[in-house]
Amino acid sequence: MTRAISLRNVTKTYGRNVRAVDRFTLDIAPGEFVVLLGPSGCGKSTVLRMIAGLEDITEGELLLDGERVDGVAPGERDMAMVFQNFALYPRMTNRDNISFPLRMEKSSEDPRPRVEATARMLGIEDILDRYPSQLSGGERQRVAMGRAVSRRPSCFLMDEPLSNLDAKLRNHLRAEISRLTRELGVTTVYVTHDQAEAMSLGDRVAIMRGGVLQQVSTPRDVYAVPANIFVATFIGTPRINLLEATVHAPLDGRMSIDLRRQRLPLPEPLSPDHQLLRIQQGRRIVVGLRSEAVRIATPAEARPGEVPISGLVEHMEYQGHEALVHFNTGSRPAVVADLESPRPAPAPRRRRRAPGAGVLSRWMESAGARAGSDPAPAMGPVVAVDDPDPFSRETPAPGAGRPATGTSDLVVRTSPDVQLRPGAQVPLLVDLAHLYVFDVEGRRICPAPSVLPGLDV
Ligand SMILES: Nc1ncnc2c1ncn2[C@@H]1O[C@H](COP(=O)(O)OP(=O)(O)OP(=O)(O)O)[C@@H](O)[C@H]1O
Repeated sequence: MTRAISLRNVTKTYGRNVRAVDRFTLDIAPGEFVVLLGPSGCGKSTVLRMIAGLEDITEGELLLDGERVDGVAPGERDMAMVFQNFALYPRMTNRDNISFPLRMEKSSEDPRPRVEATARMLGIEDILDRYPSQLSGGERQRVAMGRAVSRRPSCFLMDEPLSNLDAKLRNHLRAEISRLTRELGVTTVYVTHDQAEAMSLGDRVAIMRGGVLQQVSTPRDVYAVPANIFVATFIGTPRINLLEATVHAPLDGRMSIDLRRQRLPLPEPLSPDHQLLRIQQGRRIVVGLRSEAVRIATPAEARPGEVPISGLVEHMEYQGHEALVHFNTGSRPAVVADLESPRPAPAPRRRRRAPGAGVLSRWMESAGARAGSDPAPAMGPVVAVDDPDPFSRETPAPGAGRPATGTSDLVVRTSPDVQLRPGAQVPLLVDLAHLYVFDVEGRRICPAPSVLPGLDV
């Protein structure tokens, strides 16, 4: 059996001030693999622990197969948890560790065939009679998974199960977890702060920040259509390039995006997404360009939709299969705070509507309340630019965002054979089909969200 899990407006507060999870809404289908992803302290484990029944819910509802489970004890929820610290009984053999939950069930069934079958599934038949202290980290985590699997639970809850392992083993076990959960067809909720792990494992990825769900979508969609600048920056390696910009929209000329020293002329006729940028004229925006949106080539080589700029080579990072070139294009990079740093969830604050505020600000407020319903992003201060000015909402934490390396503002992928010397001026082509634009609140405005202000009534 596998089960549906629904969280409806679930909030968890600790004491008076810590709002670890804020109005979290998510429906997980039977057999689905959902990854909770976000920086340390964003509330992922708290959500998992509430599903397990290890933590009370302060407000909201949790339903398993459509039934509220507020008063149901953890042991009666038929869920198996796997933690990062393996949690095996040291005085029991691995065989006994795996069969322990079966023996606790006190069923008349002989546990041995199930233990053997589980061990075969995980490739640990030959270590069953050893003790946990005689195993490597990866073997211990396999035994811990064996203990979870042998019970044949209706749901797996995994809290960073691979984070104590080295990179090679992590990749190997990641593939095994994927195979195993698909084979068993059991609903799985998996917590991690590693975006590569989330993207490779999840049917859907739920990204959290400061207790608030930012977006829940397939791995493809969170990468290609991030709801806001936080998601765009958290997902993808190397990080998306974020440049401060303004829209230049003369009545009698071509519309362009001004990147301080250089301009990106928008191709005509304007696409519907680019037309909508006209209303941003005079406001400051942030342009997002993933490294694959820019290539090193001359204007003569431009394909339709590509526009030329140039960049000064700052330095190159050789990565084996590719090289990353750090350019200075004369733009001002923008960074997003709280990408890695722990951040206690703030106490709830009501945003006061300014007198005469229009439909846009009303939509911004209501979008905050609809944070769980994709594609509406959660609101809150998202953007912090590298100089203190009215655009900057908070001071970026040291190390937040892409590290400031000299004056580079744009990272471009290229073939490892390309040799560029620092200081060289290099022609670049920007593919405007891959242009992202975010407003000062960090919401994606290009490509335009499917729900537009004032049009969703
Ligand atoms: N028992 C508690 N009392 C007070 N605050 C708590 C308690 N448990 C968690 N918190 C706070 O709630 C917030 C969310 O914690 P949680 O463990 O869910 O984060 P997380 O995203 O899983 O982080 P990590 O990846 O570091 O494990 C954090 O700010 C944390 O300090």
